[in-house]
Amino acid sequence: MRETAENREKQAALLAEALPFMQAYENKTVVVKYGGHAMGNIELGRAFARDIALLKQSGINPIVVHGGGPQIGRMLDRMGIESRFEGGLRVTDAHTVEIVEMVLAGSINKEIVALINAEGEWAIGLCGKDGNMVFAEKARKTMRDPDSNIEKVIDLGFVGEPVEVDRTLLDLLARSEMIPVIAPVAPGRDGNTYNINADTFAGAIAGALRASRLLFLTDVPGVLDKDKNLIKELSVSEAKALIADGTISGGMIPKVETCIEAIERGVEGVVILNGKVLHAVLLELLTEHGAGTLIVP
Ligand SMILES: Nc1ncnc2c1ncn2[C@@H]1O[C@H](COP(=O)(O)OP(=O)(O)O)[C@@H](O)[C@H]1O
Ligand SMILES: CC(=O)N[C@@H](CCC(=O)OP(=O)(O)O)C(=O)O
Repeated sequence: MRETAENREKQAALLAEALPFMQAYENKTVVVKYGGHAMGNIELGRAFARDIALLKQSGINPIVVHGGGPQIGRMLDRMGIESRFEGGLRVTDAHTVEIVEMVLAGSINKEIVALINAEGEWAIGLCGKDGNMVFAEKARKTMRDPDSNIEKVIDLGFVGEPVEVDRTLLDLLARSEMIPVIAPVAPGRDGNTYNINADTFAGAIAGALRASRLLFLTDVPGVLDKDKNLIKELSVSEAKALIADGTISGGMIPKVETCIEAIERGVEGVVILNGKVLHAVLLELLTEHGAGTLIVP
């Protein structure tokens, strides 16, 4: 929100409405997945950082997991490397994984840390490697060949899936002034570095911590029905049916599948919402009406 008299008034009204909700979340963990598409411009970035700072100041334990798919794509473009995706995942060779780590754990991670710190907080930038937080294994994906109907293994290179999450460092930070900002890159026990889809990574962190809320900030208002209307609440079985009938497609499939897994692992509530709306996090968590699609068991 820009610093005008009108906006200051709006912010004060928002805070007054937020107070009872803040008390309900006190000491609870909220994992926020900040997608690359939601990182629209500096104004949105500042509003996001302000929301995260406000959660911490309210006694809530926010953890940011970020993506950066479009930003990786732009860097690969500059280097003359073409981006290729299979089932929504970036095919990642040895050279690409170096660039992925550089962009995610380097520039994007530090940009978000700096934005939160500019709000007077102590953010700390991490990836799965730090504090032995996450270990990954090479992702084993299969795809049915439409002609032969045979299930084929697709080699995505250094794409990983989180298989171990050690919460020691995150528990330590939760008791401190620090706000963790985590890039979805993790080592394997085989010594390789793996590129992990940021939604999957956020789901694994939220699941390991039994978070109260997992928020996915993306570039659409939430899950949309066939007529492009927002679905406010979706049960696990309804979500599976929408994937099966093709209403949910593309990047929304791994996102919704991650939501389902997170709920099955004990995350209390998962929401997909539009990160391009100013103060989306506060509006979702701290107002009566909420925003986006809430996935429920
Ligand atoms: N039913 C649906 N409702 C909303 N979005 C959908 C749906 N089906 C497919 N999508 C697509 O999923 C995209 C969000 O996934 P993705 O691009 O991976 O997001 P992010 O990069 O923010 O993680 C939307 O921009 C939209 O194009
Ligand atoms: C394996 C894989 O696809 N990794 C993603 C990691 C970043 C990501 O997920 O970013 P968004 O949330 O902005 O899409 C990638 O390389 O693009």
